[in-house]
Parts: sequence; structure tokens; C-alpha cells
Amino acid sequence: MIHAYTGAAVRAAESPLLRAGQGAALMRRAAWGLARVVVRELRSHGPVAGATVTALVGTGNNGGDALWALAFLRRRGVNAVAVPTGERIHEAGLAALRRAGGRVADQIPVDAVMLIDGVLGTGARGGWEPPLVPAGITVVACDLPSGVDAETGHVAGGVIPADLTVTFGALKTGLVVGAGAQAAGRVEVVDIGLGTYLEESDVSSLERDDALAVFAQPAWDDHKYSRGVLGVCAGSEQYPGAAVLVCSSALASGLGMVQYAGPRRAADLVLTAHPEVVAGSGVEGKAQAWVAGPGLGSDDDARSRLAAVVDACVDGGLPLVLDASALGLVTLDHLSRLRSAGCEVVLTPHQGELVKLVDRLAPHLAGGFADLVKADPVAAARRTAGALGVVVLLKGSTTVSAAPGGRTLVQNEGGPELATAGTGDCLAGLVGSTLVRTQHGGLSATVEKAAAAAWLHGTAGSTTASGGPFGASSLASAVRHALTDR
Ligand SMILES: NC(=O)C1=CN([C@@H]2O[C@H](COP(=O)(O)OP(=O)(O)OC[C@H]3O[C@@H](n4cnc5c(N)ncnc54)[C@H](O)[C@@H]3O)[C@@H](O)[C@H]2O)[C@H](O)CC1
Repeated sequence: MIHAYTGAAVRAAESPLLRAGQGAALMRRAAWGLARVVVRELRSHGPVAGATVTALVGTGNNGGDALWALAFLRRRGVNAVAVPTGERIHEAGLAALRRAGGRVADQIPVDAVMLIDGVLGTGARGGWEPPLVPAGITVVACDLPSGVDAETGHVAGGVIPADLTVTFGALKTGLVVGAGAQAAGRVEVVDIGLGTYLEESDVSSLERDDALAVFAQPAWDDHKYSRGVLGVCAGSEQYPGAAVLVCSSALASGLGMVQYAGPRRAADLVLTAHPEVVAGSGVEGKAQAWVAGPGLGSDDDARSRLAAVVDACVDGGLPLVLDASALGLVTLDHLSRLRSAGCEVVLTPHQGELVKLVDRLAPHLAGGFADLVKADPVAAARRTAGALGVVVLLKGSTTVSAAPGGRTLVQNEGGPELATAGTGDCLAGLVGSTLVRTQHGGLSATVEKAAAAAWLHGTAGSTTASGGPFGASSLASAVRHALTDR
């Protein structure tokens, strides 16, 4: 599990040390860590001594870190060149650079092989417009790529995409969400001694083993019911394919049985693709969790099919995933009955669906919500989860899974190749598959199960994309491989 902290939390952890007069020591520790990483990167391409490394240096402490790092690099024989970007500069850092024999220039030297981006860190407010950076230069961001909001990952103006970000004290939330995660490249954390002062993390990410633990392999004495039976209420006469996609991904994730409930045309397609599915028109059966929504449509038939699934979940206290069409049909009464029955509920909207859902079911949150979803998806998911009392898995370049109590997991495994019709249906099937494991040794919280599904979906997407463009029906085999390769 990886944990990330807000910039504010990191600054709060620094403050007792700053009060104790440790500010300069902290900065030198950060800069030393940055310089070590730069030396390692230089060494992997050629000689360190004589290489030209430049830094864009801002007016605050982030610029101070960069200046000290250049000073340390100069002592290793690097041609260290600072390029100030503002009216002010960190005086002690500049003096250290000068003492070490480094220099100041007004533009990036043509022979620079590496650029340290030390313009803005956790103190950035709003956007900035970066200068042009020569093609081919390796960019190492100091603490954060300048212009990335440390709290949200939002980039309000421009940003210099980094090959590598060396961040200090702790991973920042802005480096693992949205545009910030994209801009950061590889991220390395340098320990500057904040450990004991850091309070609870803001968001976390599941790593491979965490996700695989949710999709545990069957035990020797398992049978199909103990492995879990997932009910799928998806597809319609108009959109039958969604039913196949949900069932395919669920089956590929290794549960005991899939029970399909839907109209003849969709059921026939499901059975042609997967004869092992138990198909019928109603919800009666042995399902231990349900997925409802993909391809359901919005007519009266869709409404009554969803109502039947909600009733089945309320009666049995069963977990329920609500996706796609179901997000436009679900009512506050459904959610309240599900909560009262103790059902685990996961909503899986993309940004547009979340905005509409909030408009309809939590209008008190709606003002400015469309902007919030883009600028701060973590806050948007958290507020909705809190207002509706369910887990919200918000799809996007970063998948955010938020629990009503605030616990939030962010996953970045998939790429834009997953932005193709039907991949959301596959994700819904995977989330359903995690929920069906509730009674079977799965001790993880609902939000972790949702995140594990996002991990598996993203990992399968990246694997599939490595073979070229793909459609959603190709995902299931990659899901199997991600789980086989343990
Ligand atoms: N606190 C410590 O002892 C340590 C901090 N570290 C590093 O410090 C930065 C945070 O430093 P801070 O001075 O608070 O903020 P910044 O350097 O990010 O920037 C403040 C500086 O920039 C100006 N500014 C803000 N927004 C903009 C903008 N959009 N455009 C232009 N200029 C802007 C603002 O006016 C200030 O002058 C942290 O990230 C670490 O890198 C050390 O790592 C550890 C010790």
C-alpha cells in the first residue's frame, strides 16, 4: 500500500522542526537527496563530471532546494547552472551555489543534459506558464512539477512534464491524482525526517499484492457457491452486448458462478459466449451480490428490473454495484433501504454521470460540482460518498474510490486506451466479483475491494494496449493473465 499526504499535511509536519530551527537542515537534506538521484541518473547515461545540469529556480524554498542541489552537484564536478525565474531568490541557496563554483544564467544552457524544475513546490498558488524546454533534456522535478497543485493534482496553467519527480518527506496527493500524476513521471521519495510528525495519510493506492489478495485463489475445499455467485442485471433488447461484457470480466476474475437476469436476446448472447452462465429473466437464484446497470436503458422495463435487484439485495443483505443506466434510475429510497439492510453499495460513475447523479440525489452539493469533479476528483468522490452513504468509484485517468467515512484509494494503472465503449461494463463486473467475496475470507473494506477491481481493470488494460488498439471484449483474457501471473 502506498500512502500520500496533502501539501498542507507535509507543511504541518515540517512546522515543529522549523520552530526548532531545523529549516536549513531540512532543506539541505532534501537537496542532498535530490542531488544523489541526479547523480545516479547522470551516471546511467555517461560521466557525471563535466555534464551540464541546470535548474529553473523559483522565488521560494522550492528554488532553495534546487540551488542547494546544484551546489552539491558542483562538488561532484557537474557544470551547475541556475536560471532564476522571479525577482527574488533563496539567498542562502544562491550563496552555497556560488561558493561551490556554480553559476547563474538567464536561460537554459544549450549543452544542458538535465533540467531540475525548482520553480514551484507546495507553496504554488494557481497556475504559471513555463518557458520552452529544449527537446531531449531529462527533466527532474524538485518536490512537485511546478504548477501541480499538491493537494489535488490539478494543473491550472502550464507544466513541464517530468521524467522523474524527487519529492521530500512524503508522497504528495497531487502526485498520484489526475494531471499531477501524469506530469510527475516516476516518483521517488526522499526521507527528510518527517516520519514521526506526519499524521494520517490523505489517499492511498493499492499495490499489486494488495489487489491480488482481494482476488484470492480458491482454497482446496472451495466449491462454486463458496467461491461466490454474482448476479448480473445488465443488457437489454437495445444494448445486449453490455450483458456479455459484464459476465466475461466477472468470469475471468475467477468466481464460482455468474447468474444472469435479463431479456431473451441478451441472455442468448451471454450463453453463446459463456455457456457456464446460469441465465433467466428474473432475479431468483443463489446470487450473493449483484451488478446492475450496464446497457439497461432508461425505460419502465429498466426501472422495474433495477427495482427487483434492489429488493433482492435488501431482502438478502447483499452487496450491489450500480453502474451506467442504474446511476440514472437509482432513487434515494433505494439507497436508504439498502443502507438500512446493511448492504455494501458501490456506485461507479464517470465524471459526467457523477455530476448528473449529484444534481438529482444530492442537490445541496450541486453548485460548482461540475468544476469540482475536474479540478479535485478526490473531493468530488468523497463528498458524494458522504452525502449518499455509499462507496463511490469515480472513473477517470485516476480511478478514485471513496468511502462515506472519507477513506480514499486512487489507482493509476490504466491508460487512455481504456477509454473505449464497454470497458466500464467490464469494470462493473470486476467490482461485483470483489463484493461477492465478502463472506469468503475477504476482510478488506468495500472501498479496498473497489480499488482492487480498478487495479485489475487498469492492469489488464495496459497489458492489452501493449498489443495495439483494442475493444472491451479483449479485456477478459488480460484479466485472467493478470491473475495468473502471481
Ligand atoms: N519548509 C521547509 O523547511 C522545507 C521546504 N522544502 C521545499 O519548500 C517548498 C515549499 O516552499 P515555499 O517557499 O513554501 O513555496 P514554493 O517554493 O512552492 O513557492 C513559493 C513562492 O512562489 C510564489 N508563487 C506561488 N505561486 C506562484 C505562481 N502561480 N506563479 C509564480 N509564483 C508563484 C510565491 O509568491 C512564493 O514566493 C516545498 O515544495 C519543498 O520543495 C524542503 O523540501 C524541505 C524543507
